[in-house]
Amino acid sequence: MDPKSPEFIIDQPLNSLGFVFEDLSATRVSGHLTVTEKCCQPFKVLHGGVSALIAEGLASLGAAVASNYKRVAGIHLSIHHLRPAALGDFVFAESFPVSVGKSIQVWEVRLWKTKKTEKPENRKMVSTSRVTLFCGLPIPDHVKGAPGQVKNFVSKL
Ligand SMILES: CC(C)(COP(=O)(O)OP(=O)(O)OC[C@H]1O[C@@H](n2cnc3c(N)ncnc32)[C@H](O)[C@@H]1OP(=O)(O)O)[C@@H](O)C(=O)NCCC(=O)NCCSC(=O)c1cc(O)c2ccccc2c1O
Repeated sequence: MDPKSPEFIIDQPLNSLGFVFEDLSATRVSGHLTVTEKCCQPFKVLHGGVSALIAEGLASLGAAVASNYKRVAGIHLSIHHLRPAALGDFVFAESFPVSVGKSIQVWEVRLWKTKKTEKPENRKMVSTSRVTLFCGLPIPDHVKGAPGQVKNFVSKL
């Protein structure tokens, strides 16, 4: 982990679990994670809170871009854990907007799993989430640089 890297700055909790962003735009956000001990609950499957963390992170970044880098804040998240993802599984995450309004956005986030050796087409859905975000909040002085950091991250992907 490099504390100066854009990945670390943009979402420290996701970065610390090894999440890697692939795409980030107003219409699609994606990335992946290998399930390690750090991400697991006691039965060695992906912790449900980690799935929710991924959902919140992807939806928030997508909504920030879709609102032209205004400040957004998640106000509701619902998640269905459909299948467990086991230690060592490769988890792919993708997110897309369901609705982009001036003040409210709704994003869908899906997590899929494959075994390390399996082809991507054999993926199975692990969870599906809906995230509702409020957009266009005022930006406090001490975080004035945050929209620029998001822009910088988008340009580097
Ligand atoms: C809950 C389900 C098992 C229900 O399955 P359902 O009946 O809806 O559907 P299927 O029968 O078709 O199965 C779907 C899918 O589930 C897996 N599965 C089914 N049965 C079993 C089983 N007996 N053992 C293991 N896995 C089973 C299997 O992968 C099936 O997929 P196929 O590909 O074979 O079709 C199921 O919905 C499910 O397992 N959901 C995921 C639940 C989950 O992973 N939740 C998040 C993690 S839980 C958590 O976060 C957590 C945190 C903590 O801190 C804890 C602390 C202490 C204790 C527990 C903690 C904890 O659980």
